[in-house]
Amino acid sequence: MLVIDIRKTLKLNSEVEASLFPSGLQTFPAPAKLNLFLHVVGRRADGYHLLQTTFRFIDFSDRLAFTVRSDGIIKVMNPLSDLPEVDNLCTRAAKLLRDRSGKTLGVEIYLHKQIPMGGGLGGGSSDAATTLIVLNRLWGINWDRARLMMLGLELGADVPVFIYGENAFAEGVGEKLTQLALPPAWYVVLTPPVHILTADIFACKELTRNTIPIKISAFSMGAGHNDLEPVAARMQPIVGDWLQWLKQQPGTSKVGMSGSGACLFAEFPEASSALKVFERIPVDMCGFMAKGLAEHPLLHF
Ligand SMILES: C[C@](O)(CO)[C@H](O)COP(=O)(O)OP(=O)(O)OC[C@H]1O[C@@H](n2ccc(N)nc2=O)[C@H](O)[C@@H]1O
Ligand SMILES: Nc1ncnc2c1ncn2[C@@H]1O[C@H](COP(=O)(O)OP(=O)(O)OP(=O)(O)O)[C@@H](O)[C@H]1O
Repeated sequence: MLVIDIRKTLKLNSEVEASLFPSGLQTFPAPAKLNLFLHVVGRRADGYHLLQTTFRFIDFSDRLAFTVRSDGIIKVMNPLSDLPEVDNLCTRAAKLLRDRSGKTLGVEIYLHKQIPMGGGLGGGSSDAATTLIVLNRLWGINWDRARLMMLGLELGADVPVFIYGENAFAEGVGEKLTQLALPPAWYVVLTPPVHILTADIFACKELTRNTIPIKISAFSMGAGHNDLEPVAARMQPIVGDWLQWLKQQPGTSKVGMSGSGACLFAEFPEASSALKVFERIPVDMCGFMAKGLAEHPLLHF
């Protein structure tokens, strides 16, 4: 994992991480994603927006561990502050899988968050996907990925890609996925200390909803922007300011906002150029550096 452990990063050191889980318990990653571009190309009858986007997994993850219970009880052992346990996407994913599969087993879930919440990095969706992938095995359900993805879609539009497991070009609301082989890349991700609700940004009157659809090949040639970005910058000016800073940095092949924000990224083909920019982040900004993954770490679990 290429995250530099200094003042500005959100990375836990491994000793702290070990103390968060009961000893001997296997832990599982739930990586963050970046939307390398995001076009809003239409709207469904139910109000959901039709998108085109590219999902890239990065080596910056939450971690989870699970202990199966025989009594059917599902419990998050270290609940997130400000989030009722019933609303935690891990709890919701486990309950959905238990109820739909007809299993009567339960589970204790240990969750360590590292991915900023509500930042456009898909942390909650990734936690849900890792819960579904792992419990599918631990509870002996053994559904195939396609079936798990359909279940995941009920929890959120971003859940299916984390179960799919490949970097992907996505259409529909994010559930029509085409595998993409992306070149190695390193990212400086800035994490502005503001929250923008996904629902609020999609509800905004000024949002462009009719971007002309592109072909995958156009994205490979470098096309693509994020239609949600100007709306987010209007709601939270810090987004535009920090984006400007990233755009001024040398050596980057792409700069943008991920998902519904507010996290921002700059992509670099070389780790050394990313590191140079990471080290220049001013003291009043925060962020981390991570490597783009070739695939989800649980793809073959
Ligand atoms: C912006 C992205 O992060 C791009 O990857 C996703 O499309 C958002 O996915 P997500 O966080 O899983 O979002 P959801 O929990 O499914 O949706 C939250 C709310 O955002 C709005 N929403 C979401 C996705 C979408 N394609 N159109 C929408 O209009 C809906 O009002 C929905 O109630
Ligand atoms: N395990 C979880 N981790 C993070 N958020 C969770 C979790 N469970 C439920 N949530 C809720 O889901 C909301 C969105 O979380 P998440 O961190 O996935 O946002 P996001 O990165 O903006 O997502 P996206 O990119 O999919 O829009 C949070 O604000 C929180 O209320």
